Amino acid sequence: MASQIYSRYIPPSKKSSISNVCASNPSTTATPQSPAPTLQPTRKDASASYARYIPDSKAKAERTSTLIVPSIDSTTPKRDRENVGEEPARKRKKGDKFEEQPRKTRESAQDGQERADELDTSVIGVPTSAEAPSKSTGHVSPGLEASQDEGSAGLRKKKNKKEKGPNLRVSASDIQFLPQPAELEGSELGKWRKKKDGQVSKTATGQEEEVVTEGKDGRSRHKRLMEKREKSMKKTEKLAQMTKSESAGGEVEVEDVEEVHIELHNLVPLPQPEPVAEPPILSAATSLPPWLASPIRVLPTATAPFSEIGIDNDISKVLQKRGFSEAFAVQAAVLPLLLPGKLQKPGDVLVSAATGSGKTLAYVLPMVEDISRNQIRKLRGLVIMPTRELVTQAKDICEICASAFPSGSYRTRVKIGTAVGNENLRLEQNMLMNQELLHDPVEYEKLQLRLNKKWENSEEGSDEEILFDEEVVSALPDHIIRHVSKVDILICTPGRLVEHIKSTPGFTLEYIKWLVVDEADKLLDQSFQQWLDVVMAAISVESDLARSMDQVRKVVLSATMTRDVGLLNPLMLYRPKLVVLEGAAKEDSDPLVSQVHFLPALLLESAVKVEDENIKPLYLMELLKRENIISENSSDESTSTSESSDDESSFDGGSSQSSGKSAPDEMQNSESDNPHGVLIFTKSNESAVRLGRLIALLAPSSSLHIGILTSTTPRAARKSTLKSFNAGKVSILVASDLVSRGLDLPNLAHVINYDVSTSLTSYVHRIGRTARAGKRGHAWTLYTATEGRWFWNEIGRSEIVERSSRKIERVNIKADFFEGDQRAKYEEALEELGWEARNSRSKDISA
Ligand SMILES: Nc1ncnc2c1ncn2[C@@H]1O[C@H](COP(=O)(O)OP(=O)(O)OP(=O)(O)O)[C@@H](O)[C@H]1O
Repeated sequence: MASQIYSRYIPPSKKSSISNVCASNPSTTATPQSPAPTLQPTRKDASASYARYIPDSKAKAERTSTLIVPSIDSTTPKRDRENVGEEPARKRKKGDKFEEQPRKTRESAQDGQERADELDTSVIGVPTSAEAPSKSTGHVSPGLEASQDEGSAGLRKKKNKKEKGPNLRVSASDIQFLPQPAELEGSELGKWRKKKDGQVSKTATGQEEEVVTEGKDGRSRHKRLMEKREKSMKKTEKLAQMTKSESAGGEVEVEDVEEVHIELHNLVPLPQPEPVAEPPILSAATSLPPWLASPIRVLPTATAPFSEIGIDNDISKVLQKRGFSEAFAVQAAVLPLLLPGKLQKPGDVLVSAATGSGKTLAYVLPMVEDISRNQIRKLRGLVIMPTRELVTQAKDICEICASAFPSGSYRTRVKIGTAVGNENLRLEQNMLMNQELLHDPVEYEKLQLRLNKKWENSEEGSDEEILFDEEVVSALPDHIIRHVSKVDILICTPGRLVEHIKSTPGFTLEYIKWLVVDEADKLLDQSFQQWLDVVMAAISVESDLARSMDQVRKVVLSATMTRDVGLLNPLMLYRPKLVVLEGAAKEDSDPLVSQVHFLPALLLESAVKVEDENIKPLYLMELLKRENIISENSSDESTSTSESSDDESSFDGGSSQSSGKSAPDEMQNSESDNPHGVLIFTKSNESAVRLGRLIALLAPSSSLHIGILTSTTPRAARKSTLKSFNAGKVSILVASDLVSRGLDLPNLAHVINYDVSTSLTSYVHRIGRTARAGKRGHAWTLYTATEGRWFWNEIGRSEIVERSSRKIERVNIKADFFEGDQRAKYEEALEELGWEARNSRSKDISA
């Protein structure tokens, strides 16, 4: 292989020349047929790589550039060339090219001497010496020419090497062709030295002319020269052979040649840094703080009687009466951590538990118990949730618990307030804060002074601050107005809370002892007017930060709890503990089980492929029929256009209450504990409204039992719809993602993702509206061909979703299942829908 590589660098013509010269007879009569010497290059890799890097053209140019010794002069007569060594040199004439040669040769000799000084080998200066005789004769054999080429090239290479570094070695072939300067001293070089010493005469014109003292006879001079040269060549060859045998240098030669090529082309590999050992890959568990990496794990079966986990018997009884017969697993784990007690170490608690597992009671009960011990009313408990529906739900649980703790000599009945966006702020302020008139001349004086100063330097204080003080200073002399909280616990959405902190006089978080963040992953992920910064600043204001953080008990909850420490950091958690409710099937799960989303134990999941997207609503109708949510013959009933459009507003706001009609048979037992009804999720508010109307058109008998829940639905209508659903009067809820989190519909039988969830988290929360509190439930997803891959990869086969046992069931409904009649009715319904949309638009314009 190495020889192959080598052959890339030396064209065959040149190679044969080398072979000839390297052969035992270096004389000028050597023929191209002489056997080539054995070249055994061993350096494989480097040569291989460099061979690749040197473009042919460039390599050729490089090689050509080394041929500085002229080959046989084309001007030399053929006869001369054929009779080398036989025919005497013709007499040189003035002006002949040959006349220049002495000077050239002298210069070359000097140059050679300079090189000899530079280099440490015996070949130094030889190329010039070798040049002189060949030029002087004008005759040279091809073999000699090649050897001279090699010699010249060898010298340059060596010079290069010397310039570039100490790693200089001389190849045997180089040496072979280069006569020693000492040899030449007696021949041409000696002559030129003699000439230099004065043995030259000048012509009349002043031109330098050689005085050949011994040589009137040109023929004898030439003969002598050739003899000397031959002698010199033999000696050189001898020396080369000696060097070869001493160093077994064939291999070294090749290596040298290769190295020269490296330098010529500047393709020396760049020095590489020492490889740095890669640090071992840390598992996620080791990169998390210990409390996150090693959570308190709870099995769903670990339920317990309330009395066994530190709840008074009287309170347990009240809870039982309200349907809480025993503590769910998450409550059994969290309540002991949060209930006030002498042995209880303070510390914050994070809870990650499946949807519908009872997280709300787990924090409400200890908070209410703790706060109800205080005699003076102050805002001590703060619960933050993302939607007003959740606020209402949490308030209901709080009220149940508050009623459980009897007020007496050392207890007060805890008062709960709510604050949600879109409510009248003034009204809300009045509900939250009270004003008391106090006779306090000293404080009155101070306030007056402060207010006057602010007016004088009005640019220093904002109008808001002035207003604040005005509201504290009474119009009655020596009296001040004191703002006191009307509530002990405030349940609110983050945006409205910030509004109260900033603009409600006397509203303060200074006394907060409980801070609860429910649906934490959603709330912490969204800034909501930088609510967290504002709240944390308001909690720690005017008090020692460390003390405050220690004294405020923080509870953070979600079914899809974030493990992002960056998101949790602003909460300034104090001695946190993470409680994770595991899936029923997993007892030996991974330590990082807390990363996994556990689905409710009795939840069944199905997915229906929609083969023809154009008739997707028909797939939905088919599911509703199969699950007896609408009756088979519901579509036979006719509904007039005018009735339909009148109904729209009513079903949006909970039509069943006003309709007076009864629901279909399968909906009659809704007030029993049997799961019933369906919650259908769409991708937007508009889609929800349109789909609700379309269902009503396709199944007119169910039109009065359809409710819409979107962010654009008026709050009263939403409240009414939920009430109707719980009463069994509404059985079909069509919603946007607004209600995907936290909404508690205790007996909801089905969730249908009419539009596929946009994330796994959204999916977990959506389907978590069913199978709550240990009940059964069924979640369906309609997916189109384009959504299928994403759905199955991200949701169906997700590794961070823990299903109790089953996988998602595939349900096949062929597109041709839908008969012509069904399709025709569907077309009609679409037309009707279009007509209604146009009609309402024109009404809006005329209004
Ligand atoms: N100990 C209990 N016994 C009976 N029912 C309970 C108990 N605790 C809670 N529930 C009921 O379970 C249902 C779900 O509770 P809750 O809304 O607190 O769940 P969650 O874990 O907060 O769910 P999500 O994550 O969806 O908000 C509610 O209807 C609640 O009344």
